[in-house]
Amino acid sequence: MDKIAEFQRKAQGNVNVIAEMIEEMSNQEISHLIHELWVHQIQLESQNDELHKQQRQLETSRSHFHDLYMYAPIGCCMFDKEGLIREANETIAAQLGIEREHLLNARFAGFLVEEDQEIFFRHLKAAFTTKCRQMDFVRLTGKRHQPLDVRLDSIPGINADEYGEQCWTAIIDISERKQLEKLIKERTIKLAQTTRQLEQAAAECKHMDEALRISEQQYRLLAEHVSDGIAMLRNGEVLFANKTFLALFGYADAPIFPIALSMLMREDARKRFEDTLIEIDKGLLKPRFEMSSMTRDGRDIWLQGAHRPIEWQGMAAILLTMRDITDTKRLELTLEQEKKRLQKEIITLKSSLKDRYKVGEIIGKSAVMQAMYEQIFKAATSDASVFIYGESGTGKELIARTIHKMSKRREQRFIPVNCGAIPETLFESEFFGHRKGSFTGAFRDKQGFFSAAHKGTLFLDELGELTPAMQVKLLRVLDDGEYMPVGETTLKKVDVRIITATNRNLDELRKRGLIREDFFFRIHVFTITIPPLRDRKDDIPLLVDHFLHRYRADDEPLPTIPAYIMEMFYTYDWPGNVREFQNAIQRYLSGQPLNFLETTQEESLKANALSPSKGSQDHREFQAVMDEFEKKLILNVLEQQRWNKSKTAAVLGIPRRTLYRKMERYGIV
Ligand SMILES: Nc1ncnc2c1ncn2[C@@H]1O[C@H](COP(=O)(O)OP(=O)(O)OP(=O)(O)O)[C@@H](O)[C@H]1O
Repeated sequence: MDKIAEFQRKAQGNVNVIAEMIEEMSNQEISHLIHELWVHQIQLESQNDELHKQQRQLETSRSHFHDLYMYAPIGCCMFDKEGLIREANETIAAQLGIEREHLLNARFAGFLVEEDQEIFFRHLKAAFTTKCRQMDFVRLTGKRHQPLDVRLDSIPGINADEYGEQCWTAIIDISERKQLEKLIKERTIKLAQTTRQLEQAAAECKHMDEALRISEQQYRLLAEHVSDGIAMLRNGEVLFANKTFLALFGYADAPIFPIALSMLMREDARKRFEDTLIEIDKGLLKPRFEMSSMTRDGRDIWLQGAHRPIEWQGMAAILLTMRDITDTKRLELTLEQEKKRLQKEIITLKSSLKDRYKVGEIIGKSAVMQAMYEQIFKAATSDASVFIYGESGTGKELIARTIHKMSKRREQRFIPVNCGAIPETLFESEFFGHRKGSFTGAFRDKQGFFSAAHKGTLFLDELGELTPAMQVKLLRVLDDGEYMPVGETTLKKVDVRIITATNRNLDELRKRGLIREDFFFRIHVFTITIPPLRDRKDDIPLLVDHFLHRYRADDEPLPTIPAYIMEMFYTYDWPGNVREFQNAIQRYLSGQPLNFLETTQEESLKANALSPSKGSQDHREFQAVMDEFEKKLILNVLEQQRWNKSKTAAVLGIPRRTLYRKMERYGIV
């Protein structure tokens, strides 16, 4: 082996030496050497193959690295000291948008935006002088003049080549990062702005919160310290109530709202309160009202309230303010009682006065009239139903009016109704009113007597003329204080005082079943009986004086009545009572004969009624002539019959109700 190695060495140095050596060798040694050489050749060939393989691998690797370099995602350039591009990969060429070949030996600064060229030169100089890695940011002019942000990352070359010293620079596209940075910057600015706005809003909120808190405190203070009770209610629930409101009902502690009314009020007070709320809901209660109630410990109280619809949290509610007026109310009641007492006292005093010759428009100073005045005063101080009995013409309506004028209802209306003139079929319409169209002939809404007399007095004259069916209907209203107008569906409440009158014997009618017992007792609470004129003839001078004053002509002195006529006044019976007396004075003053003593019924009919006045013969309409004729006839017969309407109706041959209607139509009173 040593020999072979030596041979090899010597063979490599000098082939001649080898040949000499071969000559000195034996055949065996030569064949051995040939074998050895052959083996060695094989070894060499094998080494050669290995070297080829390694070369190929190196080639492949170089190609990979070349591709990697060429197409790496980072641009790569090699610069010389002047800034010329000595090497460049495809990526930077693509970034700049030109062929790679055109890049080689070009000035890199020419691909930079003008302002950044200086940065590049400084960067390169620093890399070459410091021999350290350098990093800077510049902008490439980029494709289609779209500047591209890049980072230059340079490592100066250790060895110089044909171009002198060199510097390898990675050119990294940071445009996305820049954009991101820009975006982040913008976002940061926006965020900062939003943060500022939020801070501002938060500060405002805090401020508002503070203002709200103060305002809430103020309202709470106001609500708690105001002398009125305040509550907010909805559907029977108290949404809020201040201390004063709770205290009104005897509660000291504020509960947790909302709370049911039942929790705040005792059973009986709650019922009243709920009724009040229902009335408010229906719009029946005035904005200001008064109501009685009860505290938790059962003390009766009076409350004055005011209500207003409001909207709370998007829903309707009632705002209620209430104050305790128990003391004022008690005072009022005491005053009212005192007033009544004084009124009674006045009336008692008045009634104790002798020689009363006049009460209101009622004339008379006789003892019977004095007794009647007593009754009138009593009736005036009460609100009970009054029944007046008196013959025709004694002044029933006059007395009813006087009672009304002296009563507490004097400010309200007095509605006189002649029951005899109302046909049964129209009873309900007349008394209760009707709605337009509720029956044939109901052309418009009509107010009934009850509605007209609401809070005032309804005077029902000729009460005996009401049929039992009519009495039932009236009784229902008098008992319930409610009625239903014709054509309506809801009941109407009414508050009237009833004064009734008749010249017929009502007790007699009751016994005959023409007046219902219940109706009779309902209206017969307070009775006044008017004496006929024949029973109080000592009132005649007063009446003469009264009517002479009333009917004399304005510019004439007061006439006197001759003694003989006065004598006749005293002797005559006056079946038509004061009305007849009043007519007699009127006739006397107008120069007509006082024929009430002499003229017989037949003469009168002939003289007056049956012969219409000449004037009426003219060119007037037939109906007008007939009406005048009828009026005169009725008046004459009434006079003849001393205003006794039953007798008059009998003489004329017509029913009493018809006579009443005709009298009303012609204005005969
Ligand atoms: N005492 C009196 N003093 C003054 N005038 C009187 C008196 N009584 C009646 N009169 C007058 O007599 C007339 C008839 O009175 P009134 O209509 O009140 O009577 P009446 O009883 O209601 O009659 P009738 O029964 O017919 O309905 C009226 O003008 C009234 O003013």
